[in-house]
Amino acid sequence: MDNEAVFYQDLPKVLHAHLNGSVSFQTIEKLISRKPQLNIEHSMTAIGKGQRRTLDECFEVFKVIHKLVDTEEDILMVASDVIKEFAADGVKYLELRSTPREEKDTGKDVIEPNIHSACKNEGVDIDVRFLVTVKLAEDFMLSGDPTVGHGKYLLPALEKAKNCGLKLSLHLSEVPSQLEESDLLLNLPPDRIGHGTFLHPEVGGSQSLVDKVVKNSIPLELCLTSNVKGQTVPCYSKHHFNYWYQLGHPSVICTDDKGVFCTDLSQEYQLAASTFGLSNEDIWKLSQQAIDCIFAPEDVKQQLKQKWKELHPQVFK
Ligand SMILES: CNc1ncnc2c1ncn2[C@@H]1O[C@H](COP(=O)(O)O)[C@@H](O)[C@H]1O
Ligand SMILES: [Zn+2]
Repeated sequence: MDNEAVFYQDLPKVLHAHLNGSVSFQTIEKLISRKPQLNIEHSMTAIGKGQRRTLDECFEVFKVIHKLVDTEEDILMVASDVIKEFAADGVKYLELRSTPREEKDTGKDVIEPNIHSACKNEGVDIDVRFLVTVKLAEDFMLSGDPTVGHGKYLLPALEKAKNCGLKLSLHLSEVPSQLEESDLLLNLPPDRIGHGTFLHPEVGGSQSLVDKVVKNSIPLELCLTSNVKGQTVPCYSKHHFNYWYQLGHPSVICTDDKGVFCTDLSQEYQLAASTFGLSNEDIWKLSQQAIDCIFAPEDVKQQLKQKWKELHPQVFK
């Protein structure tokens, strides 16, 4: 590895990611050999370098992965591999999200206790939390013709969740023309926003959406490669990272689906730096500020900040 790559690898990082979208080539290999009768090939589970898909096509890829990951044993292997891979990539705190599937015991109850013991036994230096993805929200966000009626239907459930003290991260404005829906949901307000690709006026959003995000200081989860490969953003230099970075708004660089999009968090930071001319110190600051955006309680944030302090001399050696 050259010095530049070592810097990004050593850089401590935090993020959110989707469990089944994060499955690596190696893990897919193991899953394929467990289920040869499915006739699934690698080309069906990942989007390689230079390749592009529509967002709908990306969702077809997830369906293929879901066929491969359909027992408790599969899920535990996948979760354990994914966590080790993130840890090896320098991720110190991970919010791994997954969608419980009705027919399968794939929920938080199954995964979380197992993973905590696995992390302890293997001595990996990473703190992992599970977020439950609410599928209803995704159907709503991604359906081609969302109406305000949908939003009204969804809002009470989200309000209730928030009132119970749950933290909410919403995929918002990931696709264009969702102004009304985004506006409605921003009133909650969510604790974090996934993507927010089409919030600002330059891309068909609006200043009032931006103002709401800024006023409530809602951090954005930004996923460069995911958006470029999923074609919601035309190229890296047009990614909305820059818009929000120039505003000084809190943003967290994330992978979204490191397996499907063939990336890792080091690479995403490196892409942000090379595309927008950020220095290593700028990148360090970004990774540090991300700590304030995580869903863990204050004491965990303080511990992570302490870790960053200790690691700084090593990373800038
Ligand atoms: C590309 N941008 C995206 N936008 C919206 N939802 C996404 C996503 N990437 C992944 N997911 C959601 O995560 C699931 C896979 O992991 P889990 O089975 O939950 O662990 C996908 O099926 C989709 O629902
Ligand atoms: Zn996501």
